[in-house]
Amino acid sequence: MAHAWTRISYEGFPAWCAQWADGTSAVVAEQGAQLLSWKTADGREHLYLSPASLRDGQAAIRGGVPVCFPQFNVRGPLPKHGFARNLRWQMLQADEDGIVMQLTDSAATRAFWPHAFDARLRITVHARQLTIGLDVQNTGQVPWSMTCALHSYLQVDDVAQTRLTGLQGLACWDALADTRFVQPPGDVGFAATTEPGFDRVFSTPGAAGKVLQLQQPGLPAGRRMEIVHSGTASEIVVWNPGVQLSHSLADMPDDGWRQMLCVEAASIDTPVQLAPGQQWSISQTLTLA
Ligand SMILES: O=P(O)(O)OC[C@H]1O[C@H](O)[C@H](O)[C@@H](O)[C@@H]1O
Repeated sequence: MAHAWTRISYEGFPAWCAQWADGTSAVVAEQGAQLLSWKTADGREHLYLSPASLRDGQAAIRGGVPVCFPQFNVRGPLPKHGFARNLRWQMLQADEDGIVMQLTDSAATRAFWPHAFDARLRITVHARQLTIGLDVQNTGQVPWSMTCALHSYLQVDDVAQTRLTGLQGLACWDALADTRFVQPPGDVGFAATTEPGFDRVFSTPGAAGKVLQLQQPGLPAGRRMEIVHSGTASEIVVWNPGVQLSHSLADMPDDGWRQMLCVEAASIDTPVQLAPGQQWSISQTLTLA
């Protein structure tokens, strides 16, 4: 049973926070409905949040789980990663299972994008497992399209020691080298991530959900994370800025790249088309093995 969700200031961010009897806790910022912290009963934090992140209530928060909507990256005319991460979401429901946050169209969203929508982010928390689900509905009279991502910053002790399994055989676009290839067998390591970083989009065609494993071999057993994306996530984006970009990002410490790896459930290569009234969902579930 969770203590009631309470509105707090978490490291300077207005946020909703809950702690469960076993010690599990979660913190969700009002801005962007951005999950900022998820701690399991052992006290371990599983999300990276940059201590240098801006806290002005508008600039993107560097860390946690930003919701990129209705545009991913700079693949369109909107601000980078859309506007959802810059705006305040309403708390719709909060109980012992989790919390639901809502963003609907307003003058602020229509300034960028003329469409009517209802976006709900549902964060469900269990012992050692958390699910983030984004439901988007077209509440207008005309069809529209979007791209989106759940841009999770997973906290790692040292990215150079971290390995990701489950990507083999997937078509991959390396955004830094602008090359395309099929990911070879074996897991992916990030020891070479120091430079120039790592920024790849993996295609996951088909309806089955994709299962990845994040491993930190230097850590005791039981620190393995399973990452499952819903079948609607047609891409997985894996990103780490590396040394140079980390230095140039004003909202990240110089060595911030070492403690994080973004593994993102995304739907970006083919925009999602929604007819009036139509709804679409994407989710990511993180489980501590
Ligand atoms: O700095 P941001 O706007 O938050 O974007 C951070 C990163 O997001 C994604 O992972 C993209 O693949 C990267 O190319 C981008 O640099």
